[in-house]
Amino acid sequence: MPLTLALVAHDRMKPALAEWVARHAAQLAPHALVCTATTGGVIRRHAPDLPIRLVKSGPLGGDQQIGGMIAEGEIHALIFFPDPLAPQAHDVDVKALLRIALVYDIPAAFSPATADLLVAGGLLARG
Ligand SMILES: O=C(CO)COP(=O)(O)O
Repeated sequence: MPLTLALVAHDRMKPALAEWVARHAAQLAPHALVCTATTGGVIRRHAPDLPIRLVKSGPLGGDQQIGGMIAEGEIHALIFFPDPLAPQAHDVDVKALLRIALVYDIPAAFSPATADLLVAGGLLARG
């Protein structure tokens, strides 16, 4: 059964997420993707064939929207590359998104290395 994955990255990590998506595009193709607005725009430029649903930009409530979808059982995995070296105006929303992913124990990766391990572990093989 196809999964719904949330893909989110802070600005300086967007190239790393776009590169990760491009590298796994074939395996991502059967699944539904949800992105915060700016992240989704960057990913669309790198992988135009992947259908991506956009929510609001993170600082404008997008992280909360994705958190709400996790709480509703609508998101099966979270790939989120936060910037570990830059303060975020919406830091409370970022923490809330991390927390809710833990509360619902969905597969979640917060770095390219861990996201690769999720794929190697078969996360996307279910499509
Ligand atoms: O801020 C974000 C995650 O905290 C992501 O939002 P954007 O994809 O709109 O940059």
